[in-house]
Amino acid sequence: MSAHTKSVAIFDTTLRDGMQGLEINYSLEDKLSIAKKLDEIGIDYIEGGFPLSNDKEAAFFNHCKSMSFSHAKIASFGSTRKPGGKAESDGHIRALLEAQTPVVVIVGKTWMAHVEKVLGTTAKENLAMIADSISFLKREGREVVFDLEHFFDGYKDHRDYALEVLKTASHAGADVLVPCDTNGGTLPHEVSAIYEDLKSQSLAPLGGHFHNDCGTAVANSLAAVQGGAVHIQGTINGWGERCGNANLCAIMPNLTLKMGYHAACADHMEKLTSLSRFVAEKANIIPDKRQPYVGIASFSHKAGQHADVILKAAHLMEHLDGSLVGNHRQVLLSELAGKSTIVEKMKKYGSFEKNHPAVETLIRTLKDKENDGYEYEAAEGSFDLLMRQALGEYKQLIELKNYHLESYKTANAQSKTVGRMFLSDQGREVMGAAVCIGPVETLDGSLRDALSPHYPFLDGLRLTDYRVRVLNPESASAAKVRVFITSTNGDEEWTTVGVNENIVEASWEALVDSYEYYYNNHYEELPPEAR
Ligand SMILES: CC(=O)SCCNC(=O)CCNC(=O)[C@H](O)C(C)(C)COP(=O)(O)OP(=O)(O)OC[C@H]1O[C@@H](n2cnc3c(N)ncnc32)[C@H](O)[C@@H]1OP(=O)(O)O
Ligand SMILES: CC(=O)C(=O)O
Repeated sequence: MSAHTKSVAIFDTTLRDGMQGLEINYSLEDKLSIAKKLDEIGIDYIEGGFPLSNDKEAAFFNHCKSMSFSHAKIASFGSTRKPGGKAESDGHIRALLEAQTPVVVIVGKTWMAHVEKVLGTTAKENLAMIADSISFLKREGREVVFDLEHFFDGYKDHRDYALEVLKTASHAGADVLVPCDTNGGTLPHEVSAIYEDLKSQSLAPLGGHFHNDCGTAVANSLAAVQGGAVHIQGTINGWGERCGNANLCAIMPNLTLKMGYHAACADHMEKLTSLSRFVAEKANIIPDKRQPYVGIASFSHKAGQHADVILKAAHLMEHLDGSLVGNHRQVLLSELAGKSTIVEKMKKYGSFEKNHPAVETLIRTLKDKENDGYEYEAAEGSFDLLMRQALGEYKQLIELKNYHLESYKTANAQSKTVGRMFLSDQGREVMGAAVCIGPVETLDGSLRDALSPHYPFLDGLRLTDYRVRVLNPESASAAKVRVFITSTNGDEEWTTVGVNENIVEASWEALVDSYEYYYNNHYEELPPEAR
């Protein structure tokens, strides 16, 4: 890592450009709660929205007036004045003033083709629009961020005009000039070359705003910073217009933990993973497991040889300690595991060498069962029982003698399933019965009916998820299925697995594992009569 004394301001546009993303819509309350979280992690600027656009956007700024932010400055966003008009009476500029934010962002055209075809005005009038808008807002006491829309395309098409736009904005008093890669088509080597060229110009400080249409928004942002940018814009999780914006969840740790730049967020990087998931929850989007730094896969190791390195020297297998960004390491169980993975999982029961007989048994069992269709990566509850069996520490709760299910339906009525079950419990025969809608619910009901009088803890357990996957669909109705059941006691959650050609039997297996997992792991806490 090279040490810099250089600072970079992190400018978050999750609540403005982020809202321009497909299927992203934050309510006013969401926006306010996200803004608070962005402040807590040390984001320097929070672009809250486009106040002219709609009432919700304007309301955000009204609410912000009575909120306190410990570090971040709130920024409102709008365009330069319209061609031929005056800044002081322009709707965009008035809306920015009414937002009463200390910082305002105005976007202006840099690409001549846009000036002519989109604004329908002249190169000269566009420069006047930019100069008037910035100087008016500066006279009104605002910190002004000037976003140069389509800067990179404009530069490639007509360098002199793009430079003229930069100089005009700089002379008008903009505090920072932000070249924007609006259509996301620029590559890192182009960013580097263009920022190198800009170094010889006498300008206000430069920033950078990149979109991810070539998958290079983060790389472009880092290239811009290396090329002299002192302000970088992006969104949490990289969500934004089209393919998204530069992802701050990668930019912030790259700059502060790897490249040695100063930023206020550097002191709070351990909050990054939870911020990413908080925003995902507000966006109602399932977090991307494979997202760098913050995804649950980022520090998850599956290959046996990799798990072996983790056991011996974890830092040789990971580019960074995941806890620095609030993430954590996992070693995944699978057919690709080796004995190191088993040793890692068995740490719960003590320290074992790879040549311990239980380790040998478990690696064989794991591979055989995975070959048979079981999957333990997401069902560690069932694997826990296999470990206990291999160590001779397993306590059986459920010994089936038989179950009987019968589904019936009469015209126009809901179908029902009647179930009856006989179990052997410490030499006694116990019977349970239930009538529910589906067979799995009926199995569960019958099992609880039989055992709850003797094991009241069963009443405190709930099934929270039931998932079925057909393993060989080509076998049609004779296909094998894998069932996952997730259960909870209110505090912890665990998942178990069953596999069979019969979905009821696969469910039974996962159900039995679910109750036995709890029984084995809480045995010592149970009253003597429930053991
Ligand atoms: C690159 C970016 O991400 S910029 C941010 C873009 N974000 C958004 O557009 C989201 C919010 N936008 C909105 O709510 C609406 O588009 C509004 C309220 C801003 C404008 O709505 P309307 O007045 O109906 O205009 P419409 O959206 O159809 O067209 C955009 C107008 O802005 C003008 N415009 C575009 N860029 C600029 C600029 N830099 N300076 C001045 N005017 C501009 C266009 O020329 C067009 O004007 P015209 O109607 O006179 O031709
Ligand atoms: C300003 C902006 O969002 C862009 O040019 O992409």
